[in-house]
Amino acid sequence: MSVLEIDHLNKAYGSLRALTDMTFDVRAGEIFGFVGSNGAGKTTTMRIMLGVLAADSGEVRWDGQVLDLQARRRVGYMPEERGLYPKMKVGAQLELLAGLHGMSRDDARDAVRTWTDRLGVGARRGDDVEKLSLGNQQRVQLAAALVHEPDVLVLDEPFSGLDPVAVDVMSAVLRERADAGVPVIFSSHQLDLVERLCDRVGIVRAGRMQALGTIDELRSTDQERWVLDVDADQRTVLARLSQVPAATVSPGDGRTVMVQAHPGATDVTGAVLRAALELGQVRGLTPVRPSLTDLFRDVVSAQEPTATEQEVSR
Ligand SMILES: Nc1ncnc2c1ncn2[C@@H]1O[C@H](COP(=O)(O)OP(=O)(O)OP(=O)(O)O)[C@@H](O)[C@H]1O
Repeated sequence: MSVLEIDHLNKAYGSLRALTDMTFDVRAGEIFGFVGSNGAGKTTTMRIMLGVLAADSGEVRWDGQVLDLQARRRVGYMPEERGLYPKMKVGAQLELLAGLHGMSRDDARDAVRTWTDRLGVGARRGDDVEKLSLGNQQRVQLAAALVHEPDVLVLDEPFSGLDPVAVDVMSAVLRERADAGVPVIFSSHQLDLVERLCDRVGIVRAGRMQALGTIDELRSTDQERWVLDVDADQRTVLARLSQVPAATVSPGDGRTVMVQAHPGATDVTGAVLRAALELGQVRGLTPVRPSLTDLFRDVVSAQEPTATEQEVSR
């Protein structure tokens, strides 16, 4: 089966190590969500995948072959910096791009009509790009990535700035392309969307892949979590529970408190329960599975990279 392999990519910008052994794959028919905080290395990875940027070492392979210039024509790419000519008409620009990817004039015209209609900007084909709102320009940018019927889709933050209807249209298009056997990778900070849409997710921190798997796999961590409901003031509960060793507490909904055991810690439940009972009647201590946002916070926010961690050793 076709697979896009990102194999031990390393990249430094001067003394900043932007990528360290970045490794993962995107399989035919799946949507892969690429997430990480600002500056984690997602755009750098995607630019290297497209050959817009050279890696210091490592490879990108498609079907087992190093992705060369020819193969890259079969990739649909939506760059973060967007790349449309503001003073050119939407339709003419998309036809030009389709032609650059090897499509005949007639095929290009048909494909442009199909995709602009599908993405809700059919009525704007005759307008200069700069006359469109940012969200509509983004729809056109997605059409540019799709118009040549690519074998692979690489999209850098395709959902940012879209209204909910456009998000639904874009989501449906990505699912449809994946179902047609196209590997789809996109970066996003909208984790609820990633959780809903993606078959697998990679969480990047400081240029390294930190967690990789299906949402289910990632959620089955060894770090237990509970919602604690005690008949007491939330602030009092937080203050008391924060003294329990090997537990991290945070506010939940209403008067509840979220409790998370540190990795490998034992009998945290017992200690939490004892502390809670000192404060009032315990109405519940319910185990919960983490959301992607919880996992992201664990992996990324809880441990911001230090300057030395991302410095190239000399
Ligand atoms: N051309 C460049 N020159 C120097 N440093 C760069 C360059 N491009 C990116 N960087 C640095 O490399 C690191 C990775 O940046 P990158 O844009 O890949 O992150 P990102 O995960 O896409 O972030 P965001 O979510 O903010 O778009 C950052 O520290 C960034 O400042």
